[in-house]
Amino acid sequence: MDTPMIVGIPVCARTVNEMPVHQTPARYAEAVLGGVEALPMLIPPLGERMLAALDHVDGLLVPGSPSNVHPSHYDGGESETPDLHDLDRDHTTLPLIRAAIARGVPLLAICRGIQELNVALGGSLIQRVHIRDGRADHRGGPGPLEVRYGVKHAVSVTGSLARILGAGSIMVNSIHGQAIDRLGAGLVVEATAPDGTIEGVAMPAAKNFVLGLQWHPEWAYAGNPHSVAIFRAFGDACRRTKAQGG
Ligand SMILES: N[C@@H](CCC(=O)NCCCC(=O)O)C(=O)O
Repeated sequence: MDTPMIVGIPVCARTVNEMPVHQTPARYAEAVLGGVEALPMLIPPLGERMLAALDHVDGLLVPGSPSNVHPSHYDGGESETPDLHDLDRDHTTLPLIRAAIARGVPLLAICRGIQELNVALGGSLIQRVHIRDGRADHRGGPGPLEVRYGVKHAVSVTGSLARILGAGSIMVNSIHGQAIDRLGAGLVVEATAPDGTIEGVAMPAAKNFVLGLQWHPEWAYAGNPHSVAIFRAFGDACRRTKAQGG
């Protein structure tokens, strides 16, 4: 019997009722199982020792999080969101992303994930998009989950992402306060919001699939043909990688 394809998902370190926990929203693993058609493997935020997980996965999905990459990782000065950091996750995901790209492990990076991808490659972040002149407020706002994760604005799309989506513009949700500022080495912009905020990046010279998205395709993915196409394209890259022996 064939062994199943496995996609690693690095998760967050939180403290809940004084107890340290490792967690991520359930819908990332659900999208890996249903949309990528791979077994999800959660990777705890325990630092560089987690690089060994790459020996056991056919792809890596870096999920979103309310926490922000610490600006010390990109010469960003003082943190403008000092209560919202997760250094354990930073110290795990940044080396994991660099190693995945170097080894040709397919990579899909969502929301905090695209920001980590950019920082891992030497890029920087805008710490509060909503206070920058000319930029919109990209935070989800109040209300029930369906409203917060509901469609908010268009993105114009080019390159490999336009080919995956079969469209030059799509509507997306938006739940982030930070965004890419200086682009990391080797990344190209493939999706942009009307206010100029970078919403999607790819890495054309990478050995394998590298895609970062500032929005959340995993939210109710099965009912959105564009999200289905994104997970299928990532899954196809993982399948090819597995067939070639990693
Ligand atoms: N904290 C960063 C990244 C935003 C992000 O990943 N949001 C997702 C929230 C949790 C989830 O639903 O996965 C920022 O504010 O830019």
